[in-house]
Amino acid sequence: MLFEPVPEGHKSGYAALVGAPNVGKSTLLNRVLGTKLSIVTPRPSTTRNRVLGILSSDGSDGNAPHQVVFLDTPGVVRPKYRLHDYMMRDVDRALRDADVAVFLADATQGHISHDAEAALQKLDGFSGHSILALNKVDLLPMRDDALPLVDLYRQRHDFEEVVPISALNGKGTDNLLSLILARIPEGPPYYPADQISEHPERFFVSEIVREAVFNLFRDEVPYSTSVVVVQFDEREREKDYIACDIVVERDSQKGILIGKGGQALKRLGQAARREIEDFLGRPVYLQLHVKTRSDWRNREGHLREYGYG
Ligand SMILES: Nc1nc2c(ncn2[C@@H]2O[C@H](COP(=O)(O)OP(=O)(O)OP(=O)(O)O)[C@@H](O)[C@H]2O)c(=O)[nH]1
Repeated sequence: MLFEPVPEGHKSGYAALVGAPNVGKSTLLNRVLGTKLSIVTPRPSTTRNRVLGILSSDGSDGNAPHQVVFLDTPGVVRPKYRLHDYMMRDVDRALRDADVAVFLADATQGHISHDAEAALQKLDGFSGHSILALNKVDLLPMRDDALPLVDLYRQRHDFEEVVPISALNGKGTDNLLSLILARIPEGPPYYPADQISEHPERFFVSEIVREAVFNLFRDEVPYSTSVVVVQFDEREREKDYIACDIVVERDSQKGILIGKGGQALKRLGQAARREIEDFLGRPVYLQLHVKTRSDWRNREGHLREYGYG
């Protein structure tokens, strides 16, 4: 791999985004990178894998030249399925790599939730720097409304900094970046400056289909769904051909995903294809196939096959 000469004072390090489900970790990753990398839905526990996003700057943003590798992590939950164990291992792995933990909390909650407490426990053994990012402040009638919550968090963990942000509209995120940069060491970049992630396109394609399932289906269906790209052919004169298996746990869920006369699956395919084409910047032919794998969320073999663990 060829790198440009390292500019004087270049900083590089890892920042893990951790917290309870639905607090805005993926929204923040997308915001700081200025592109949609991690899927976002209004439902909790959307993110299932550690998603790596790379922010590189030559210093023209006013900060020292830097490369921050952000690690978006699944929201911390008390595991109910073996899938959750794998998700929580990804949180631990991210914290092992991180120079800085950015702990996201929902500013609109008046207390530390059960899941937030579980997330704080992950920080207990963390020896790096920790910053509390109080997110969703755009929803607060008055900024001071969050002060009692900040006190609760500060009593629970020795955060070095507290920063109010809105990952949605970008408020406070420059400040957060400066606080992260102040805590990462000088060093050469880990990745070429134009690289934004290290996951293959296949990963993002499966995530986009999964996001579409979250957007179009309710209740347990999205949580029981996994998506596997089984074929991805880049073609010269035709559209790329992508085939995905959508795996669910019960035949009843398969029926819901397919819908009457295949209508639901058709809608899902159309929505996902548009997003995939946006992401890849080229037209694709998307083929979806639904299959049932009973209790896959608890089965080691299936979990490995679907890319967890
Ligand atoms: N109003 C407001 N909504 C936000 C903000 N940040 C995130 N959200 C919304 O909160 C919801 C959850 O956001 P995500 O980014 O998916 O949260 P997450 O922490 O990655 O969620 P998990 O995958 O469950 O861990 C989405 O509907 C977002 O649009 C914010 O700053 N303000």
